[in-house]
This record gives sequence, C-alpha cells and structure tokens, in this order.
Amino acid sequence: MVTSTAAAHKTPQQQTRVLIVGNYCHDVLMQKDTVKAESLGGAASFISNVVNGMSVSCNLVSKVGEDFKYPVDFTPIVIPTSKTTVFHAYFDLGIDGNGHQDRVLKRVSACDPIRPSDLPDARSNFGMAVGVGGEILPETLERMIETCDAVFVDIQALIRVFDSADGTVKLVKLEDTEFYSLLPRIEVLKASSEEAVFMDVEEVRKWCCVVVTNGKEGCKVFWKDGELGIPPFLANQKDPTGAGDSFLGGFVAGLVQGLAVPDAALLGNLFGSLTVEQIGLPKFDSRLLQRVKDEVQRRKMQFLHCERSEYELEFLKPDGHEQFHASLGAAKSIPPFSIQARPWTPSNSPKETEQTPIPHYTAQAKLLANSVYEEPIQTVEGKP
Ligand SMILES: Nc1ncnc2c1ncn2[C@@H]1O[C@H](COP(=O)(O)OP(=O)(O)OP(=O)(O)O)[C@@H](O)[C@H]1O
Ligand SMILES: O[C@H]1[C@H](O)[C@@H](O)[C@H](O)[C@@H](O)[C@H]1O
Repeated sequence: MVTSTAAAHKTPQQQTRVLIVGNYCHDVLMQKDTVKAESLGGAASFISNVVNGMSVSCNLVSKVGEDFKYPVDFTPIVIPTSKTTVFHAYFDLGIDGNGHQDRVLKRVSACDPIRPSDLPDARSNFGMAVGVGGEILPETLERMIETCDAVFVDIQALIRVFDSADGTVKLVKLEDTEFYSLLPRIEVLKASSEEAVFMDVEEVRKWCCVVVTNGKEGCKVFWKDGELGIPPFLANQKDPTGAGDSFLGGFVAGLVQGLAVPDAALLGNLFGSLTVEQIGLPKFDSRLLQRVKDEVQRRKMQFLHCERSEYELEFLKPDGHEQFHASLGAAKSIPPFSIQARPWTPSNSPKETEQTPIPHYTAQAKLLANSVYEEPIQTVEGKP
C-alpha cells in the first residue's frame, strides 16, 4: 500500500496523475474466418479513453510502426524499423463446455518493447503497466515502480507468451516469470477470471491487492485481510474486447479522485459494461460521462471528513455503496444521443476524414460487414 509517508516528499501538483505504459495495436475481429471489424486496440487505448473521459490528466507511452493507422489523443513513438502490433481475435474458436475462453487471440506482428529509457523522467502518481504483446520488460516495470507513487498492473502484460509459428497467445504461470519478485512493490494486480488461474491468488494477495474481473458477474477484490465482491451493471454484450482494460481505466480514475477501492471498482465495472456494448473502442455519450463525473463528485463530498492520505487505498466498503451503484446504474440508462453507426466505407475512413469530426467509433472501428448488427459478434456468449 502506498502510505502517506511515501507520498510526503513529492509535490503532487507537479506530477502527471496517471502514466499509461503499453503499445497501441490494430485489432482484427474474426468470425467464421471472415473479418468482421477492425479497430484501434491495445489496453493503453481503452484505458486512456476512459481516463480522458473522466477528465483525469494522463500521459501515455506507446510504440507503433509507420503503418499505424488510427488517430489517437497521445502521439506514440514511431519505430521505422518495426511494425505496429496486430492481434487477430477469433470469436468462434476455443469456447469450452463451460463457456470459458470467449476468443482465441493471435499476435500477428509485434512492435518493439518499451524500455526504461522510453519512460518520462518526471514522477507520476499512478503508473499503469498495461502491455498486450509482451512489450513490458521486467526492467520497464521496475523503472515504473521507481518513478510512480503507485503502480497498477494488468497480468496480461506479464504472463502472455506467443506461439512461434502462428502467434497464438498462451499464458504461463506468474511465478515462472521474471516479474514475480516485483509483486511486493506494486499496488494492484488485475486479472480476468481466465488469467487468475495462472497465479496463486492466496499468495499474491499477501503482497498486493488483487482484482479479478469476471465478465457479467462483476469483479472481486482480494487484499491481505479481506475480500469483497463488487456487483456488475447490466449490459447488452456485442464485443467483449477491452472490457478488462476499460475496467482498469475506470478503477484507477475512481482511485485518483479519492474513491475507496470498492467504489472505484464499481466505476471499473460500469466502464467495463459500457465497453462490451460497442464493437471496438467505445464512444461514451457525453451526457453519460457528465452524469458519472457528477456522481463521483457527489460521492467524494460524502467523505470529505475522512482522514485518509491521497495515496492510501481504503478497502472497506463505505456507507452508501449500494446507493452509489444504483446512481451509476441510473446514469448508464440515460438514452444516448442519436448518433447513427455507419458501416465503414473508404470515404469515411479515418485518414480521409481527419478534418471532419465523425462519430468516434466510426473513426476508430471499421465495421467491414454491413450485417454486423444483424449478425453481431455478441453471439459469442462466453464471458465466464
Ligand atoms: N457481459 C457483461 N455484462 C456486464 N458487465 C460486463 C460484461 N462483460 C464484462 N463486464 C464488465 O467488465 C469487467 C471486465 O470484463 P472481463 O472480466 O470480461 O474482462 P477481460 O476478460 O479482461 O476482458 P478483455 O480481455 O476483453 O479486455 C467485468 O468485471 C464487468 O464489470
Ligand atoms: O485491444 C485488445 C485489448 O487491449 C485486450 O485487452 C487485449 O487482450 C488484446 O490483446 C488487445 O488486442
């Protein structure tokens, strides 16, 4: 846990609130051997989308090749000798009888790793190690630990290995990685329920907080002396991609604004549920975002009297948690502005429409089949 002592010698106003480290990638969504959609991907893109949406200041370190094709808020480092990381997600493979493993991921190309020298020298309050294609090196995570007050890690950055023949993503046990010894120095490790079986949660929770997300069931938070289930929000799932990333974005945005862990996890669940309702990188309705920010502000006001250092994680469920859940649920039910989704065509591709604002998801996700809404990717039930 980050203590008030650890934070005392720093000047928060001079620090970036959130530093996101992980490569952007190109996502290709496949179904029945057909490309159904292409989208900007990478945990960094989903997380910055949420953190920006919540008006929390952040910085992002990401590497791409010259072939990178999406407009983004944070300019990546372009490596002329490398290609952008590309993932193909197969939605009709690998679903077992229990509905586990909703998709098979293949890393088709991988951009360069992010090295300690790529990170900013200035300190940050919250560092997020959120690689997708093996780009976070042990020394990179160590540098983040040295330069950030609190580090949040997505386990997918640590335990993924890639088949040398076709790039299929496989997972290895956390304890067999070089990252294992760094766990006592991070604050939070996030894993999906599929990934959580690759670690000994009972062991890891002694060193850092562990958050296990579980699709439509919500998530569970484990810390040294306790655990807590955090309820989900209803969602009409179309594409599960990025739900865990958006969860982490909402969770950290909540913590940055001073929410207790259980309330911040609700914010994570909310953004996870909003993400599965859209294909690719989601576009959040501006009125919904304003309403969520107002609810977070109201929630903060209820705890102004509490004595807690800015960086100390509060695990106990605060009074009014259920009411906060209901308020966020009500915010989610606001009918969206009537932006019509347009199938992607060459004339509205991102490159050609840079001057003309168009709906975000049209810019970021190319829907390649006119029938994507009639035959949605949501047919992939599968989140455990
Ligand atoms: N179908 C759903 N209905 C409601 N909420 C959902 C649904 N799917 C995901 N969520 C929310 O998003 C969070 C993260 O989802 P999930 O556990 O599927 O992550 P994940 O497997 O890491 O996702 P991905 O790898 O696609 O980013 C969940 O804890 C939940 O709050
Ligand atoms: O864009 C997605 C997303 O970031 C997922 O969380 C990750 O598992 C995939 O590898 C990536 O392609």
